[in-house]
Amino acid sequence: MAIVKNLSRTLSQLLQSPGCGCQTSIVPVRCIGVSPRQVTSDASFHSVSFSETDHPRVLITGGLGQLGVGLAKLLRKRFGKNNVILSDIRKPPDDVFYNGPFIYSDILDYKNLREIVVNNRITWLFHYSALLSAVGEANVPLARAVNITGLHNILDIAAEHSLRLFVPSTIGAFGPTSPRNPTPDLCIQRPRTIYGVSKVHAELMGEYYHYRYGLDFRCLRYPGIISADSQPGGGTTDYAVQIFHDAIKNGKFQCNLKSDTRLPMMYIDDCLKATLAVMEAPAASLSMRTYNISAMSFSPEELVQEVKKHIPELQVTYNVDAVRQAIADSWPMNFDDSNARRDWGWKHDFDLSELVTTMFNILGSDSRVAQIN
Ligand SMILES: NC(=O)c1ccc[n+]([C@@H]2O[C@H](COP(=O)([O-])OP(=O)(O)OC[C@H]3O[C@@H](n4cnc5c(N)ncnc54)[C@H](O)[C@@H]3O)[C@@H](O)[C@H]2O)c1
Ligand SMILES: C[C@@H](O)[C@H](N)C(=O)O
Repeated sequence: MAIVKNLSRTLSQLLQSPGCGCQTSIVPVRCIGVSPRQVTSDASFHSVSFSETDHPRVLITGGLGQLGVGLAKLLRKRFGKNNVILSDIRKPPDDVFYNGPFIYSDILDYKNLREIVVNNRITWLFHYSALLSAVGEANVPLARAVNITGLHNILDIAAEHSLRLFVPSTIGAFGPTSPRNPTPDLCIQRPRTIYGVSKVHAELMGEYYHYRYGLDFRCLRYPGIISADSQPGGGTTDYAVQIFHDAIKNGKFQCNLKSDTRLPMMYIDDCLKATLAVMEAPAASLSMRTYNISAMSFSPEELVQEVKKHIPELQVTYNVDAVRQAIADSWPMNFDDSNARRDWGWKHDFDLSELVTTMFNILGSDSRVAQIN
């Protein structure tokens, strides 16, 4: 009876303690092929992490998607080419393969992940592997495996090896019962996609590992991200990238969302800038571990008007995809990111008109004119 009382006292002290992330002494560690067990954190495998003056050694999972290559480029500028390893289960194109370290890594293979982290002395991990909202609905078992089981592998390895861990969340982590205009950091989160459910799970598990095991977990909820030189991987916000390619290629665009569907969006440079900033922020400045970030919010018709300033002859039709429309209708229209702005100085650079101008500058005005003529 005394043991039970002591145990429950310890547990309640643990649950009430403030979130400095350093008050507990156990980390979850797995034996390969066996379920997780607990060991003390002073076990000898616990290698010493980098000192503040060294560069971090970075691993990016799912790095060949829309965002990973750009992130690697930014981090390599900051920390040196060889300190940033891109990984994925896909074959890298030549320009990626010859521009810095690339390694095969399936996040569902726990042992392989652990080997990579150990052999490369990884200290920071950016976990980008995921199935996005639309492809997730098309293959729920795979989305559940990659987005949830894969995350569990990442969390355990990060905790075991004292990594600083970044996991992106999304506007998709909210649902129809969340306040939508604006959506604050803390409110009801009842998403209705497997993608959204897996991202709420990631936010909660990451925060739990932070408070329970001291894991340095950091998470940003990204809006829909728009980029010129990388293609989106099957999300609801993909139309906002496709419009530029179709406008340039043939002066026509068919939109799969209704013209007045308003969603938060962001240019990729702002997204990657925020990601590095939150990872470099002193722990003491983070009053939370999961933040909304915001830059702009627009509907297809507003984007079309802005694109038409560059291509007045653009013809737009609407052919609504029921799955994507239902998802978009349940997501935030505007994001409240005041906590990120206050805590670690988040500030976006690109509004809608700068975004559109930049996209056309990168995609090339010459090819646009040539194609339309
Ligand atoms: N792009 C956006 O608009 C956006 C918005 C919000 C959040 N996010 C989040 O940012 C992260 C990166 O997004 P993205 O747009 O680059 O995604 P993406 O779909 O373009 O790329 C995801 C990558 O994960 C890889 N992957 C799939 N299964 C894997 C596995 N078993 N092991 C290892 N890798 C695997 C894929 O090969 C792919 O290259 C994701 O977590 C996503 O949820 C993206
Ligand atoms: C918003 C985001 O998470 C992704 N671009 C999607 O639409 O699924």
